[in-house]
Amino acid sequence: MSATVWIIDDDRSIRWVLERALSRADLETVSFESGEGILERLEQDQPDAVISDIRMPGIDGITLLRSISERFPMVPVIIMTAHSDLDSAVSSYQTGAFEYLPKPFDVDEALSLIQRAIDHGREQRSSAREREAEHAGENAEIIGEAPAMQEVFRAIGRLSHSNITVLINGESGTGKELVARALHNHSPRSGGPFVALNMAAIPRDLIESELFGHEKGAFTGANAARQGRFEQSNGGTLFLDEIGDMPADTQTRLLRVLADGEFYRVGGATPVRADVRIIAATHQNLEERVREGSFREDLFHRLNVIRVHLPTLSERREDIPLLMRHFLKQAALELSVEPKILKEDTETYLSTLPWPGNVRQLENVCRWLTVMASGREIHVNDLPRELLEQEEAGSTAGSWQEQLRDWADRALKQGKHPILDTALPEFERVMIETALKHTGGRRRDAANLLGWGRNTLTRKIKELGMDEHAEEAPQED
Ligand SMILES: Nc1ncnc2c1ncn2[C@@H]1O[C@H](COP(=O)(O)OP(=O)(O)OP(=O)(O)O)[C@@H](O)[C@H]1O
Repeated sequence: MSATVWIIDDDRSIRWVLERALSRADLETVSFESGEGILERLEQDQPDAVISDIRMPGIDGITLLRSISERFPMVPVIIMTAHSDLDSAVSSYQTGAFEYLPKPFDVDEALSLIQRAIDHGREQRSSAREREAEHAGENAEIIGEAPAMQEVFRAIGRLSHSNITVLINGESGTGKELVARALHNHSPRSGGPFVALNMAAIPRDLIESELFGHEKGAFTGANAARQGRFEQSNGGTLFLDEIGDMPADTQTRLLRVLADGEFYRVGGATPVRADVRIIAATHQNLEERVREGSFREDLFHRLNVIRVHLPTLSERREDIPLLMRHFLKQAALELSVEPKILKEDTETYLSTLPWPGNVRQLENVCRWLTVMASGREIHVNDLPRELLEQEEAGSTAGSWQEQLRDWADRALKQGKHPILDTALPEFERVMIETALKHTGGRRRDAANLLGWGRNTLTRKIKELGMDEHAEEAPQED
């Protein structure tokens, strides 16, 4: 590809010499008698290099150079002058000139200098493009250097030529939807739609019509026919999140659809065909659900063709600093502010926390810090209280067993018995409240943290009379 050089000199003979030499070297030239209007032209079009005189009527070469290197740093500028004094050489370098060329010059020397400037500019532009591409990738891609994440990336790579069903396993907030999107984007169906549906987020009696659509008048409120998510994802991917929460009758229907490739809208009589790739995800242990009888075994096998497991954030602590930098940068962009920087001990402290809400929790903390931290640098003291308390809890004087012993001692001395009747419910209440705090009120996840089934937790909450506060907690997502 031919390069273009702009020549700026008030001396016609110099312009002529350079034009001839450059065109013999197959370079395009555009000549100017002065620096006037050059910046405006650069807005529209940029040459591969500029070679400019210093002393000219109107705007001088150094002033021009300064503006070019500020506003168009990718355009290399060579400065030439007949007055080859040290001052102008120094100031041209300081102002950002690529090279300094004293007049009179040897034409070949000038040519090779221009050639080098062109190559240098091209290199700079291409590495800037690479950096941009990397950055763009970062936004859409999944961050992770931990071995368990490398495993996930390898799976995405290996699956990129197939439309096979995938089951993603991982706790809430570990990035299941992000991975599902990546699987879709790197698949032969990337041109088709990606449709996500969370089983836990829709009321049970609406799941079927949400999935398969309905005909007009199929039920009260169905005022018009409506496409379901299956039809919407025709030619693309349907992401079924929290598949473990799918009601039994919907499981049966889904199984039939996967076998036949066709289905009926709710209240419909004509079969609808849809070519859909399924990616399912769950935080539950589906094998266990199958053993319990709450998940169909045949559907499980149909979905469990390829399994991708996402680690919890605490299983890949080495990624925490990377993720935090990424989220701080992202939050700063969203809020149009300068990105905050974590002090080293803040970063170390944050890397040791348990992060029960995984990457989502980390992302929210970074947003919070971007808004709330007063300075540019984030100190440990700037962290939200609940994150600081996690460490303090470990360092309070006396273990909880010792404190409990004291409490039991005091209660018995005061004649308060049977003491277990008071202590056991209190113990459970504290455990439940804390687990719920860790999951932002999500009971299913809290049950996991406690080591209970969800039903047990619901029963305990009722028994302990904690239900009246539950209304304020965020709904399951
Ligand atoms: N590895 C990662 N790199 C960058 N961002 C991530 C990564 N993992 C998760 N995130 C971000 O964290 C948030 C939560 O991720 P996502 O919604 O995919 O989790 P999930 O496992 O599907 O959660 P849930 O099961 O609760 O729906 C999203 O904003 C996502 O972009």
